[in-house]
Amino acid sequence: TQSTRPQRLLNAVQKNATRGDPRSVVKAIDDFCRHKEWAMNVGDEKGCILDSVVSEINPAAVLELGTYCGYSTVRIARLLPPHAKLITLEFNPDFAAIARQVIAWAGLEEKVQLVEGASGDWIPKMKEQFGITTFDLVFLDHWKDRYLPDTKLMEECGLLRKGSVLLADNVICPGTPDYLEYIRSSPRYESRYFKSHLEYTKVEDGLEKSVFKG
Ligand SMILES: O=C(NCCCCCn1ccnc1)c1cc(-c2ccc(F)cc2)cc(O)c1O
Ligand SMILES: [Mg+2]
Repeated sequence: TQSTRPQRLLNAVQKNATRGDPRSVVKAIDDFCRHKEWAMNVGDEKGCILDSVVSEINPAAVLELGTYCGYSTVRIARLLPPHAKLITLEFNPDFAAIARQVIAWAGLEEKVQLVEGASGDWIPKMKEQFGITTFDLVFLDHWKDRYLPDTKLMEECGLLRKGSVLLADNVICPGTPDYLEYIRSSPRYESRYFKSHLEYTKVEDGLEKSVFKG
């Protein structure tokens, strides 16, 4: 049977990265995607911007929408202080199965809770299911037409506090025009665009960082 791209990515991690060494897992995925097969990880260039935002916030509670193979999950979790928690939501069970193994290879299972299902169903259940009050950081990297509805849902469910940070991938490519319009015109957010490139390419893309004002 044919392997899938996520399976080939996992094989590259298990072949080239050291168990328990998140940095080597990140490098193995970037090398695979740059030299073997492109894949839709946030990548090394935007990943450095992600790292700086995580390090600046030093979050205790993080929500990631869109796990894929777990690349950004590992990038974020490796920087979290002890006892901090990252909840990552993945709709696609095949992606989730690979991501669990990538996260395990990095030795970060303790910090990460991978939840399979639709963000629209799970966001309203975050408080009761995971004992979350509010998220310090949300990384949006799932279906691009879900960024706006899920942001409104997080507001309505009281999951954002004064100072919560939303960091959105792909606001240029593939693009999230309705989200950008909303977040940049809303008086409840202070937004800033970090210009970069689509992972492993020269195409423009970027991250939008937005701070909720309460
Ligand atoms: O679609 C993307 N991500 C969502 C994947 C499915 C999420 C499923 N899910 C998880 C939770 N709830 C739902 C994505 C796409 C591209 C891209 C860019 C150029 C191109 F030519 C082709 C593709 C680049 C990214 O960086 C991306 O993130
Ligand atoms: Mg992305």
